[in-house]
Amino acid sequence: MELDAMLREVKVEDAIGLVLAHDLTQIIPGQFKGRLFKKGHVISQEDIPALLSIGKEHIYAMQIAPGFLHEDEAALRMAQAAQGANVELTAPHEGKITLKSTIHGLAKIDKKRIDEVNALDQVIMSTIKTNTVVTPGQALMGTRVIPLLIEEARIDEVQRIALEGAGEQPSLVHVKPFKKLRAGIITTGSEVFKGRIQDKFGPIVREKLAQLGSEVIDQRLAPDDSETIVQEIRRFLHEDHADLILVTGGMSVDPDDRTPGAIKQAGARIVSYGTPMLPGSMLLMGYLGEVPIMGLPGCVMHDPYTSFDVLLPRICAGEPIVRADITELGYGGLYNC
Ligand SMILES: Nc1nc2c(c(=O)[nH]1)N[C@H]1C(S)=C(S)[C@@H](COP(=O)(O)OP(=O)(O)OC[C@H]3O[C@@H](n4cnc5c(N)ncnc54)[C@H](O)[C@@H]3O)O[C@H]1N2
Ligand code: MOO
Repeated sequence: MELDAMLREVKVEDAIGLVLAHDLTQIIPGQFKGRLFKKGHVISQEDIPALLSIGKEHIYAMQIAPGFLHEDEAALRMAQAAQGANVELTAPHEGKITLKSTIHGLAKIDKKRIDEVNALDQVIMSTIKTNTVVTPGQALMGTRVIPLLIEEARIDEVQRIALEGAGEQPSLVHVKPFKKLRAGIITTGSEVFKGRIQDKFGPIVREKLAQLGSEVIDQRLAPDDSETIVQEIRRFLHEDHADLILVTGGMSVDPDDRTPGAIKQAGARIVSYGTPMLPGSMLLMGYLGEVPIMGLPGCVMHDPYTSFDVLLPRICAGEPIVRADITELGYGGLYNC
């Protein structure tokens, strides 16, 4: 049905619950001239005196034909269909609803299903990128329909997509809280060990962990000697029961770069040595049993955003890192080189 066919002239007293088809302007000479009610407003009992006071005894209302929804109602249904754990909704404003995080955590956005929704005509879900670190109140998604009234069947379709695979896969938008990990840092490099230069890795890595709600249980120095690095890895693993082990420095190709070899020698399963992201290409990601272990290259000290900053929030949210997570860092992963 065309929108015009849904226009109806009604007495204001009979207009409660109907949708205003046009803006209504109020003019109080010398004081105010502007919009009193906006097109699309749903008229309520309290609006009647104001309408009468501006001389409106009749208005054009849009009658919502069976099978159609007002934009606010449509947005609400879409927002509720997308809403997952730790997500709250704003009230509709000009037909749009925003989904916001209620916690500090890792935003999880299901790109595949969001793309399916956006492939439907005249409904939109606009999101931030998945795996973004968010704070309470931060917007995750804005959703609305394009026309003022929309066929309900379209919104049913959105709800169907959102429910697809429900049970196995979580909602279109949810936020994972961070776990409080106890991390051990091993800082390699004879120049630091022997006190020739002052360590710059420790404060930076501590700060990044603190930002995500985790803590450093200890930072231990090791010279460029594989045996010592392996011993320190084992000490954090077996004596301190660290949840995460970070080995800094010695990640490239010089003869004194012992870190990747020592991590392997300690028995780690290597997910990847090397990531297709610049900076952060020399990073190593591995696991000792369930415990993640990373080799952090020099750039983590001086580049504010490296592959470490992409992977650490996911590790802190308790997600295992697999080979595909590393592979996909390449596309869009050139920041600085
Ligand atoms: N021939 C190649 N050289 C380099 C490559 C490469 O592929 N081939 N990659 C470059 C990239 S990318 C990076 S990142 C760095 C990786 O460096 P390393 O992790 O091996 O770091 P180091 O060689 O141990 O140290 C580099 C630099 O930083 C100083 N350093 C190390 N640890 C500390 C610390 N805890 N506090 C302060 N300063 C530290 C160290 O003294 C060196 O000056 O390699 C590139 N080179
Ligand atoms: O690994 Mo380097 O970490 O790309 O700057």
